[in-house]
Amino acid sequence: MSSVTNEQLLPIVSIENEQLSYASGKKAQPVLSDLNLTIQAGERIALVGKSGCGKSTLLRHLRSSLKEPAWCPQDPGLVPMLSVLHNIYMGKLNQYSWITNLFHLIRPSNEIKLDIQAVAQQLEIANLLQNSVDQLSGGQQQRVALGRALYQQSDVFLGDEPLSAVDELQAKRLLDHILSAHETAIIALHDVNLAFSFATRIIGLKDGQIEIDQATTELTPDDLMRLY
Ligand SMILES: Nc1ncnc2c1ncn2[C@@H]1O[C@H](COP(=O)(O)OP(=O)(O)OP(=O)(O)O)[C@@H](O)[C@H]1O
Repeated sequence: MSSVTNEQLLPIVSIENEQLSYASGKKAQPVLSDLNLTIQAGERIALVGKSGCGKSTLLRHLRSSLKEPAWCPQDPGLVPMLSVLHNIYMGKLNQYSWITNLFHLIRPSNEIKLDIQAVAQQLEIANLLQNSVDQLSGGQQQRVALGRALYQQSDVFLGDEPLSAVDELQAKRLLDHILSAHETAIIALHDVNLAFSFATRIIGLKDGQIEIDQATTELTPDDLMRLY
């Protein structure tokens, strides 16, 4: 067995008998209970289930458990007055001191501009780099948020409906870029067909529990209907 294969079997996160909650006033409200989950490096995981079942809650927990994963949240959380280039740069804010970031934002080097341009080209927004994001459509803003995550250059990608605002063909192209840039990807999706197109493992949530956790090859789209 090659060393690469051995690395791919390394667990990157393990959750044992945990309860995940959100804070409501002073009281924690449980969303997922008795959660047991191990994720290995190299896995492609689709997280599915009906609206409100806890996908974002689980992704947020994974984000806090992993070391600086690439993060593409459901709400893009862009800085509206700043340009696309500046918003994509935000993906690397954690990697530099505040003073270096300030300098980069005021006067980005050619290297930074070329790196961001390469990311933007993959996402089909290279022509928009100088536009402020409040002038963009929802699908364009979603691609900027995706660019910010890709620019992080992490091994692990966590996406919460990162392709919901783009058309089907573009979603497939963007998914290819996400997968080629990250060793491990965990993506919450409402589109079951898209989930089957990339995932090696499907995790389905229902009634505060993991209802399905199986290799994609053992499942059909019909099997997922019991989640909805
Ligand atoms: N801050 C909050 N205050 C109140 N309820 C919350 C809060 N955060 C989450 N919830 C509740 O927790 C449950 C899980 O929410 P979560 O956002 O994880 O679901 P989801 O599967 O990602 O939904 P969607 O597919 O609609 O994005 C829902 O019932 C939601 O109403």
